[in-house]
Amino acid sequence: MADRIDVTEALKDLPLWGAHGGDRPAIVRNLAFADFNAAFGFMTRVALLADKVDHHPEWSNVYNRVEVLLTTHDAGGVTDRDIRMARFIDEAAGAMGAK
Ligand SMILES: C[C@H](O)[C@H](O)[C@H]1CNC2=NC(N)=NC(=O)C2=N1
Repeated sequence: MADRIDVTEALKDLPLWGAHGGDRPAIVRNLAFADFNAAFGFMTRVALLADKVDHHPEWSNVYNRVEVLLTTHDAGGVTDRDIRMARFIDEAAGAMGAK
């Protein structure tokens, strides 16, 4: 099992992410795209990697907006797996022209 890492520390390198204020440690990012097509294109890119690495975002989509939450279930908090996924999400978001 991956080790939990300190969320505040991890967020220093992820300026577009915030700490989730809910029941378990998690990081969150809200994204906005030009339209639904761009948002879903972004989600498709992320989904393909997520399934490959067996680490899946908890997310929701409304038209051009996507809310993403990352946490590691069996660690009960944030691990390097979430940080790697967050970095990939930032890249994919940039490639799809996230606002
Ligand atoms: C059984 C399966 O490997 C686990 O449930 C995987 C799947 N996807 C996952 N995704 C995320 N974000 N966190 C996990 O801990 C996780 N675990």
